[in-house]
Amino acid sequence: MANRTLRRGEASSGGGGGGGGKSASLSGALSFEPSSLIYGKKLSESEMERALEQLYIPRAEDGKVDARGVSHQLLVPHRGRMSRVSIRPTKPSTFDAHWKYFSQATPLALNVKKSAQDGQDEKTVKDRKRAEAREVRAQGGQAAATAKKVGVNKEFFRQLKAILRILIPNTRCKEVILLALHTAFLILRTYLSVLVARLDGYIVKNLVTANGRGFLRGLGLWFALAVPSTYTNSMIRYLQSKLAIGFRTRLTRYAHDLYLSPKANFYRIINLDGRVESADQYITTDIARFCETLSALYSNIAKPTLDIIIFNYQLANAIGGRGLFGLFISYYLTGRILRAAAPAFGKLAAIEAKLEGDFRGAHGRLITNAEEVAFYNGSAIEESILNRAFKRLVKHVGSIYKVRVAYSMTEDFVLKYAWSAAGYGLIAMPYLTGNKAGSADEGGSTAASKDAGVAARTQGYVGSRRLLLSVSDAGSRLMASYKDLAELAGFTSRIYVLLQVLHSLDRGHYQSLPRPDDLSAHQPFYDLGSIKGRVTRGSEDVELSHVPIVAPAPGVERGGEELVKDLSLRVKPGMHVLISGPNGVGKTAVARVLAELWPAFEGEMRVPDAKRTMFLPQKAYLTTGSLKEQIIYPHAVPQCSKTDAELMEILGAVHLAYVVEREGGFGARKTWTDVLSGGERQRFAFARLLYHAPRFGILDETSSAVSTDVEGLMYQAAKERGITLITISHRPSLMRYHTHLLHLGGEANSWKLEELEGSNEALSFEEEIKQLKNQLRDVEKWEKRVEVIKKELSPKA
Ligand SMILES: Nc1ncnc2c1ncn2[C@@H]1O[C@H](COP(=O)(O)OP(=O)(O)OP(=O)(O)O)[C@@H](O)[C@H]1O
Repeated sequence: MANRTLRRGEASSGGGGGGGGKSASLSGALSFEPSSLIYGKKLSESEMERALEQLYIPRAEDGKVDARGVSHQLLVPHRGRMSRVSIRPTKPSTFDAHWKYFSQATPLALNVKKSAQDGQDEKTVKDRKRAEAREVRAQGGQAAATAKKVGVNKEFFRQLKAILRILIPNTRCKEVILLALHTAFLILRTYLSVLVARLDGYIVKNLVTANGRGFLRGLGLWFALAVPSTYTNSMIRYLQSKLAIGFRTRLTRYAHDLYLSPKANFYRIINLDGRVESADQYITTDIARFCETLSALYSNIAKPTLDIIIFNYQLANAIGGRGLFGLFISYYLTGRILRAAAPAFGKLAAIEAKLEGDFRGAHGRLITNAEEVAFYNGSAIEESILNRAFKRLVKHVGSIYKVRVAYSMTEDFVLKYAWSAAGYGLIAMPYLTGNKAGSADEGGSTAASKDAGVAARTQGYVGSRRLLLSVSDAGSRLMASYKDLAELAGFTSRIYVLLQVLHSLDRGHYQSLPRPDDLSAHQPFYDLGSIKGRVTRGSEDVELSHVPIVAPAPGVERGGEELVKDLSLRVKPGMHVLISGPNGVGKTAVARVLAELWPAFEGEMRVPDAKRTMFLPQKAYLTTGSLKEQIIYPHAVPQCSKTDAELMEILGAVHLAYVVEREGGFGARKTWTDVLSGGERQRFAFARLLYHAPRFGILDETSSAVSTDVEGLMYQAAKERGITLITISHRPSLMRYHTHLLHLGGEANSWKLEELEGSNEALSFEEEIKQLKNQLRDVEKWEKRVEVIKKELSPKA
């Protein structure tokens, strides 16, 4: 990832806020450079505001990459300057190559396979599959359901290996260099520790022999060692953090590339799959914690392992081969005891992450619906919902602390006290048994030689003692890292499930369930695992042929619910269709199928290329960014194909021209949901339709908050621009802008398509005038009748 600050000269003209200059068209966009306001210098607040107008610089045409694999350069504000960050999207071939690592059965499915291998009959396997799907639904996501199997086991290492392919894609990547540097500093620190241990012995020896010069020399060396030691420690921490952020960047980019792929996997994971709940928690928090734990674990395992090898080698000289053997026996026993005492840290970590996600999700829901909740005075109930989610989290965390008490006690006892006692014994042995130079029996007869003997023994003991303390410390860190490893298993399982689900959804593979045994043969069964409908892109018309409109139900045993039976419809350009019917009948569902958000379970669907159709959903969506970006969405400023004057004309057509002045120009950036009224938001959505002018516009109650007169003008403007309209609405007044009516909601999910007579606006107006005149003719008759009723009701005199 290249990240550099823009310098003078790299900038040329571009779309500033509210100016009249023409922004680059898509083909011209390749040479588009940011506004001349953006320099390497610090930007003032107003300059920054204008610079923020541009999100990125395209480097290749939509969806393509340049020779360096860069699709665009993001402009990122950083410390008052603008930085350019080259974005290299993950190649489709990389996803294809990784698919085999993520397509393998998850623990859930493994169980089903295993039972089949165990010789259980097909029915038992089906029943188990259904029971597991129920479990997933009840627990709110696969991560929770599979938490039981989470731990340091074969499955964990398989999952970790798959993720490591993303984190370290090749041997020349930045992370490998960081790892090498990190390892070099770890070795250096161990070497410095050995020097410190020796120096410790040397200082004490000089102290015991009252050698002042030697003592001062020792102290001087001590300070000389302090400088590289502290530098080494800081570098280890720095490189560990760099590694964590490097891993996080790779994993987040990879997840984003899958999550936000053109197949709208973010929609699929939320609506068409029950395995991952709160994907945002996975991507924002879990990935970060996974990367931090993983990079810390490398230091926590590599450093103590290295320490143990080197210190033991040093100690071998002091305590002999037998002593060393004794040490290894004590390591082995410690490992066994701690493993037996360790609770299921992985499972606990996975559940904690899920509960954190639930709590965050509850807050997210409140933010999204703040106005509605405030109107209903719903604070009290919302607070209960939030508190309940928080309480569940706190209770779980509290229980983790409790189980940790017993484990920490065992850990402390074994690693601090038992190890030290064993260490004293092992170090003392050569001295007590007289196998060591300077041991008690070898003392000479003179006072001087006795002193020298004591000094040598003290030096040897202090040096060994320090080495032993270092070994003990390294051992305890190594043992403690088992706990981190178990926690890493928890995060690994969550990240793996996320990537696995995203990979499978990207390939159109959904959760599958067997047909229920009690479903009669003529009843349809719509399982997401067996989608038989065919979809062709690139057609001139919108065409459905025997396609049932089905609300998918991921993980539900009886499959999706059929809303409309066997829909066949061909909409040619110029054929404007109004879709109507009662609430909940499946009108929006038709749009979802046409947009390929919901699958066509059967039949055949032919639709134009994505760029030639535009869907305006029921809820008018406003993006973050400038006023201009509200009109051109989902284009970004560099792709804007219209001048500001042309955009003004579009706003005029939807009666929004006044907004530009009111809000401070096209470059104004605000929280648009707060400043625009419901009707204005809908009109912005219509402006988007006019800006993009697609061949087909599919509008779902897009003008329900707009007055009928303006609504009429907007529809006329759309038709004048050659847009064929497929409108979902309850408003009969809209009939006059359509040539056909598709009525949903007949018996047995049937539908009816009829041609609307006199459907052109002029004829329709005449018809309305005729009807009104007929009604006016009866006014006199009704007035007479009112008089009669009044008389009858008046009290008799
Ligand atoms: N995300 C979803 N997942 C599964 N089923 C859904 C989903 N959204 C809606 N449904 C189901 O599909 C049915 C039809 O919904 P749809 O939104 O198409 O209704 P509609 O006819 O547009 O209604 P309205 O006039 O109220 O907007 C709903 O009754 C509901 O049972």
